[in-house]
Amino acid sequence: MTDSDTPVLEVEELTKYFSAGSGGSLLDTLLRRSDDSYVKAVDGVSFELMENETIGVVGESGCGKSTMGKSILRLIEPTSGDVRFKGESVTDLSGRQMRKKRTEMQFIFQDPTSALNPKMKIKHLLNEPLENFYDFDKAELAQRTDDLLEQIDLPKTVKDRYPHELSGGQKQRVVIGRAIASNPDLIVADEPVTGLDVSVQSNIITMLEEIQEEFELSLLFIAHDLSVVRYISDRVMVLYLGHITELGDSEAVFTNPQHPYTRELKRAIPRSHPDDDPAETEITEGEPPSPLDPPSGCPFHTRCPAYIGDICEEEYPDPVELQDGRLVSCHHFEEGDPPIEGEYEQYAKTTIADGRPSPTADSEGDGTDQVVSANANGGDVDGQ
Ligand SMILES: Nc1ncnc2c1ncn2[C@@H]1O[C@H](COP(=O)(O)OP(=O)(O)OP(=O)(O)O)[C@@H](O)[C@H]1O
Repeated sequence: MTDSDTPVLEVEELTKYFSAGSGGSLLDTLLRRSDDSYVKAVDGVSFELMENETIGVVGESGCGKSTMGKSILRLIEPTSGDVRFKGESVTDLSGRQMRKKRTEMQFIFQDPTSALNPKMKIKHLLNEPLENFYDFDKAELAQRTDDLLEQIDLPKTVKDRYPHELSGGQKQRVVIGRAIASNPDLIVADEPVTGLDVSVQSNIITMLEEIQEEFELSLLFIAHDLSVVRYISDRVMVLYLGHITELGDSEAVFTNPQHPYTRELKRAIPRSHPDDDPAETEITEGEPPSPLDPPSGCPFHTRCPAYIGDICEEEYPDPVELQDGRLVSCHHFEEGDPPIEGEYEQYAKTTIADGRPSPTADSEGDGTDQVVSANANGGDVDGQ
């Protein structure tokens, strides 16, 4: 938790466009029309992350979360924009300077198996980040390994094991141990619990929370759905097609989401109780459009249950600061006319053919033609 007003990270108008032919999803490939088309994965993102603060980053698959995180650490080169870390721009640092800087700003990848060299023992994996940049002798390294194992709640007996001998949850703990080995000020964690069993997820989230407090570090925690980031985050950022649609206090965004997209994400949280209303568990209108051919104006207008009219298709909505300090990019707020709760609920229950409310739709229809689970990329269950 933070009460600091000193930013550790300042991100200004960050963009990352991938050129056509450089990969991406099947839909991106099909939509590629010429060599000068671009996948606009991150499209002008600005925010500050304070000392000792956690921001949860959420949004459906393909909305640019990973690309944003990797661009911040220059694991992929941003197309434009500026990133300042502790007041210093990292945009123009040389490769060597940036590698050194990454001891202070670490990245945790989603898949722990591919993040760990299978031929190295756990003790060497934990030592490696220290050996590269610090001058510890053998005894100091051994002590540091023991300390790290304690911090990541693993028994000392795993030291001489190899990654394949550990469960998915244990491997992710080692990945986190490697990230904190150099005492960083910032960690970008890209879906660190996706694909793990629910109970393992919550243990790892709790551990990350404890580490964040103990090390007083700042955390950008990327996840698919709001419920995962709810408790660990001070603030939540919602991304849609490379844009921030809502950014504000975590509890406020969760309990009272304001952007129509955030409301849809909340409705899409997988039900945790068999008596929950299934209608509250799915996003109603298929997948987001491809960032290779994003809609004009507000990128969410093609699916928006609170669509107003031409303005949504023609202009990108500037972020509006609400009374509680959160930022929302939606024409409703620009017009000083937030979507009314009841009206919104009515819209959201209609069957949506082209992404907008249909006057002829049966409001009781189940809409199964269009529904997709926001958890579609949830991955395998880890059997720790
Ligand atoms: N190397 C690449 N070349 C071309 N397009 C890419 C590349 N990497 C990502 N993309 C595209 O950029 C967009 C954003 O991808 P990104 O992985 O950042 O989204 P995400 O929100 O992290 O999704 P997920 O939750 O599935 O990881 C997608 O359309 C993706 O296909």
